[in-house]
Amino acid sequence: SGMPPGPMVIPYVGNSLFPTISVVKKLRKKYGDIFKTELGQNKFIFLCNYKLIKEAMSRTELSDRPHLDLGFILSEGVPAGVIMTNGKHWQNARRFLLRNLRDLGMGKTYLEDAIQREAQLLVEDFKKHSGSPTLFPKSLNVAVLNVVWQMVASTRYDMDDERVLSIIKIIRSFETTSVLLILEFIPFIKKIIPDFIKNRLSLYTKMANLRKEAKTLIQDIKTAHRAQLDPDNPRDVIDEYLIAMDNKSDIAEYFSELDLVCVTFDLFNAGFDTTSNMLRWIILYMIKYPEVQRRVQEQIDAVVPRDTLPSYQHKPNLPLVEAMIQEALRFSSMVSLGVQRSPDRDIQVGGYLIPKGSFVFPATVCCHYDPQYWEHPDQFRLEHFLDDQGNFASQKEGFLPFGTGRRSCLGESLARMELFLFSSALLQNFTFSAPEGCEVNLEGDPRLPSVRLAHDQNIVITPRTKED
Ligand code: HEM
Repeated sequence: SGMPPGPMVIPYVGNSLFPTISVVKKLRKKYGDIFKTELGQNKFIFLCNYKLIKEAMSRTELSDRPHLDLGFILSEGVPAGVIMTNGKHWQNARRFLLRNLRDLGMGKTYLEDAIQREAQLLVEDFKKHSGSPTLFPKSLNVAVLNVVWQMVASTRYDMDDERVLSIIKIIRSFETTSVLLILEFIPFIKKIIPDFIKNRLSLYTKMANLRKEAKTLIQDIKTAHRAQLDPDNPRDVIDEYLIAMDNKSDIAEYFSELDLVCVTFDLFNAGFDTTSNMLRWIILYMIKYPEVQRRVQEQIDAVVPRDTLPSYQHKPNLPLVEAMIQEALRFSSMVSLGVQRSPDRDIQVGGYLIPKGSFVFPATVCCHYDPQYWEHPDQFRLEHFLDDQGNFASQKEGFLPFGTGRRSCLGESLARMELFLFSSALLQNFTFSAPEGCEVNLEGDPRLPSVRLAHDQNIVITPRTKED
């Protein structure tokens, strides 16, 4: 009683599968900005309005993530890492990472050189794919991976290094976990399905193999770091972690070799696919809206000499690039249903009871398309982020692509640096279009229904000449 409204519940089973974006949108129409569904005995609470999300997510009682065994797949159920841990364990990991990523240049100009080096190589590689229809070059992944990986492990890969493919495969295949969610949420189904069917589904075997692969990969890197560790000259996040652990500093209360594997994997997971996906969305939107592409390119040409890559020094004069990135973040609403939180006690939100342990979804996609905040929510318009004088207007109500509150995205400033430097370098050097007679596909990839990932598809990359 007192809980938000929602569809009727069948005891022990609930009333829904794991929510998809379209289901959430439909239920919002029926039940309003806050509603509840159930899966097994788990309560899912959806917040679909900017003010509700802002208010709820900034409350300390809502700082936890819900407990999910699948969230600790690498540590076999033991809480570890930063994304899914709670309490002191999470606080220490977050403080440690923020401090060290900032020291390593996150959000600062001296990281710019490293990102620009990757941008230069990205441009060179895109040239090789130009002319005829091509899938998104894999250098787009490699460039983004290299930025995070250099900070975490002082490693970078060549744009065509085949080993990167296996890293990408590992990260992507964790996405299959969504199939396992149903078994996790309704445990009695897990018990009654005979082993031979589970094996037939090969899900558990697949997960176990992937876990082994990911662990071996990161453990090898960790062992190499341990062997070369110079406590007076830490090179990266892994070195700093080992030093804090050896010195038994306060922040290292929960540090362990297993936790380091999970922290490293979390940074990979959160920091790589997100940013490379946003770059794919940006390319697709430029294809779909060629007049926007042209406007952005004209501004880049007016501000940046053609033989120089755009840098942060040019940023104040490139409001259209900034507005385009913001609008792509809004329009794609990539993390559409947010990353779930869970109250550590019963709380009231929007006049309703949210019971301890429930799964709270900040459905930011609803704010991003709310006509209360956006003049033309269904159109891709740079004006959503420009003021009347054409200046970039960054602070916007109704806009939460990186979440909000104590658990908001830890890598936002890194992601923003990458999006600016990579997308402006690409648009300075190339025009993107669809293969003749084709339209770009702007639907999200249906394999992951609660986030919106761009479909891989053929695009045409045309190098720009001085006259373009
Ligand atoms: C376009 C790129 C990105 C987007 C849209 C994005 C979005 C998000 C969102 C929505 C959350 C959940 C926030 C919440 O619960 O309120 C999150 C969490 C997180 N992000 Fe990002 N992110 C991006 C890039 C990155 C990068 C580059 C890194 C790392 C270097 C990163 C690291 C993290 C971590 C560690 C968390 C968990 C924070 C915590 O639980 O305390 N993200 N991100």
